[in-house]
Amino acid sequence: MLTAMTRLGLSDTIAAVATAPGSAGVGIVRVSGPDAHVVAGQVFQGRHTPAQTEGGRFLYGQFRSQTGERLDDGLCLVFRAPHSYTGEDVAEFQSHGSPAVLRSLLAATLAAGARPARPGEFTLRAYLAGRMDLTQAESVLNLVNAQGETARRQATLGLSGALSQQIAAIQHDVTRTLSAVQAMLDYPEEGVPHEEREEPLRRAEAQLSALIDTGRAGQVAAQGARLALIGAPNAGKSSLLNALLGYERSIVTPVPGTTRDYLEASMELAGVPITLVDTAGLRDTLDTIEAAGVQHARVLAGAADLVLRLEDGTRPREALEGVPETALLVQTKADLGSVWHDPAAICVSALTGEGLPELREHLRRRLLGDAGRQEVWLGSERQIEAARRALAHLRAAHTLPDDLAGYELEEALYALAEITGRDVQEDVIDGVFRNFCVGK
Ligand SMILES: Nc1nc2c(c(=O)[nH]1)N(C=O)[C@@H](CNc1ccc(C(=O)N[C@@H](CCC(=O)O)C(=O)O)cc1)CN2
Ligand SMILES: Nc1nc2c(ncn2[C@@H]2O[C@H](COP(=O)(O)OP(=O)(O)OP(=O)(O)O)[C@@H](O)[C@H]2O)c(=O)[nH]1
Ligand SMILES: [Mg+2]
Repeated sequence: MLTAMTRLGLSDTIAAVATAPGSAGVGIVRVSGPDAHVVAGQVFQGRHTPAQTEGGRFLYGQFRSQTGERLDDGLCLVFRAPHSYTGEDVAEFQSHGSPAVLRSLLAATLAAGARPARPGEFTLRAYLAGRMDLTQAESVLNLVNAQGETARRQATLGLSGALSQQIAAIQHDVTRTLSAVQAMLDYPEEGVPHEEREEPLRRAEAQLSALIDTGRAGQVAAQGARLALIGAPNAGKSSLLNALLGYERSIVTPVPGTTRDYLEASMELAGVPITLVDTAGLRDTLDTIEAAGVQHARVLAGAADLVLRLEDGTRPREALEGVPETALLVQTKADLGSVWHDPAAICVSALTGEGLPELREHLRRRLLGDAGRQEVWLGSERQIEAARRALAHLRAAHTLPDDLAGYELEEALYALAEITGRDVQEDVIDGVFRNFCVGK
């Protein structure tokens, strides 16, 4: 039978390029495992060898291939177990950041006895060494992939262990409830006060439910959102797109039908990466090119995460076909006054900028909901699913007699433990680290 250690290859020394593909000022090859310093010593030549160097030091020298050819000059950082990212002996080569140099450095390192790291294997080792739990490992992944400020902030918070602490507080309340329930069963004559069971259970339910509500915001922050501007010709779509962007991306003229093809532009709103989509004004037209643009606009409205329905405040309202019910109504050209009023409309002027802060605030709420009230958010589909399961068990416990409630509380504790994942099944761990890139 294979031991977990050989199957996971923990006795192997692994190596990978840790920096992004492409040219950069500096590039890094990371080596981790029991032979990291010996392997590094075969590639790196300086005044001292990595194996003789204390942890936390760096050496300057030359990198050489197996045949002795000089590949580059650079730094070798030395970390000694357990004081490294993985908790193992680690050596890091910091070279000039050229793809060709990094390829040759990695090849030399593999020739010296390391094997290529699998995706996420450095972080997997950190997890197995007890240096982080699963929420922290998932935060590493989210941090590496973070495009916007909100996703970055949440990932940094998760990496610090804030989500684990929140889960621990919920686990504490569930455990207290479970003890009270068990005391009732063991010593029915003593009678545990009702509040002793009720209060922590209610608190755990409320906290877990609030945490689950942050899951969607977390996904929006990570994945970003597409925001389509839809409306009749001349409604002011291109003007509003330019005003939100802060520069003239789209052509604006007084001629209705100016925008014919759609156009996309990137920006950040509430710390979320947003793709703004400007579209052709919706109308029946005999112009073949414009008609194709109008058709596109309807498809884009259907595919967007959020639609702004723009209507000119200076003209009587007209029916618009193909705009989703959920679209946010925006009355445009507020600086010119308005001939119609709708309490649901957000009134803006692209010309003066009035109403734009209100519009941004509405968009923030649509994108992130109430999640801003919670300090930490859930950080993956896996966490959301386990939290939902835990909550369902807590709710069931609430309605059941003590002997059956105990079972539900235990199940809730298992589901919560899965989120932070100290003693979880292998398939859960595989599921987490499968999503990583090589080198992390
Ligand atoms: N060059 C480089 N930069 C990097 C990383 C890396 O591996 N290499 N990281 C990786 O992805 C991140 C930082 N993560 C790290 C976490 C812990 C340790 C570490 O050696 N910890 C020791 C020593 C602490 C100390 O000296 O105070 C420890 O915790 O015992 C290193 C990197 C981001 N920047
Ligand atoms: N005063 C004023 N004029 C505006 C405002 N927004 C747009 N306009 C004017 O309205 C006209 C049409 O604006 P666009 O932004 O091109 O309208 P559009 O919805 O993109 O039009 P199409 O591309 O033809 O569908 C232009 O003359 C703009 O200058 C506004 O907030 N105030
Ligand atoms: Mg336009």
